[in-house]
Amino acid sequence: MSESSSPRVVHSDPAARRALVETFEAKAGGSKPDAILSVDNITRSFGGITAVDVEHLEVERGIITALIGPNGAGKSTFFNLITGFDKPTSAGKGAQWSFEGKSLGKTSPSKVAQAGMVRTFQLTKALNRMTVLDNMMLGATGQAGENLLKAWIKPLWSAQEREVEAKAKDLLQRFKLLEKKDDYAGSLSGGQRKLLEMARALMTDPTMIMLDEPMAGVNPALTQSLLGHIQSLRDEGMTVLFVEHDMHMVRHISDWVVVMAEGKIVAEGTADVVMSNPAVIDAYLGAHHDADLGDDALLTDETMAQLATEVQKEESAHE
Ligand SMILES: Nc1ncnc2c1ncn2[C@@H]1O[C@H](COP(=O)(O)OP(=O)(O)OP(=O)(O)O)[C@@H](O)[C@H]1O
Repeated sequence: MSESSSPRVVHSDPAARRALVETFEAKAGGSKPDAILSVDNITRSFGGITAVDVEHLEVERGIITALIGPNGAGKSTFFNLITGFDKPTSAGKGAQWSFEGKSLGKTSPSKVAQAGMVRTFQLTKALNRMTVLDNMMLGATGQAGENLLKAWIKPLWSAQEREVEAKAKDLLQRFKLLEKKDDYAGSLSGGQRKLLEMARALMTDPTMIMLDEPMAGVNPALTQSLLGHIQSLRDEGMTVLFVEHDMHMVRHISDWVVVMAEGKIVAEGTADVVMSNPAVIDAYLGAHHDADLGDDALLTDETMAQLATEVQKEESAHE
């Protein structure tokens, strides 16, 4: 469970949120009025390739920040580094990052989760062979799932099992997965798996959730539901940082956008401003010429309403 005791800052009013982000420095590594995460001098090299080279980054509390960038920009490696799943090459040479003011530089992934920062994981083969409910129970340990044995023998398992199970069921209910609790995770649709990844991460009561491509493999009917869940986490006071390739979603849902290219943070700003920045367009077009920066009106209110109707229809068909 999260050890964090900081009060949540709720930014659920869109106009107030827009006014807030307008006070941010719209530049790479710009300072934020209430940064929950602050990162300095993190580099990670693989052989001769520098995958991550972040001088400074601040993530504001209580809003949705998107981390975007072309393939190979270093986004996943950066996620791994700050959540303790990988170690920076610059460890001991000036690398430092803190969450809620506490240094996380030498912290293991489960300690990072206990501090209140969790990341979602795509379901691995092992997790696919477990039921939906068991996946949730394992999520309570803050483990990625790779280290199953260690997770299973944690004392938490026996001592608090019933409480944990009740919480798992509440979350499954919220994400409309309760009926699937005894199904194998591997049997879920792409969108349901994304919901499970999110629900699983919430088992540790995080203050900040980091979503890795929440829309990958999700059909349009579930898109609206997923977006709604992410927005309601923010509206309840959670900080959301997500990596996503779908620029329509980035435009629709982000309060703030951070752009990475070749390991560095190259721009920050609101979605519209960032996506019309020539340096950002160059970074994308340099990587793929058919890059879709989501610059059309696909996600209009009308389209979203239509998707919501489709979801409702699908849900009533299942009931
Ligand atoms: N374990 C590894 N061993 C060697 N090179 C790696 C490793 N992990 C990442 N890289 C390299 O580091 C760079 C950044 O990769 P990373 O996966 O972090 O980028 P990304 O922005 O998440 O890309 P994508 O959007 O395609 O997922 C790439 O050049 C990649 O090939």
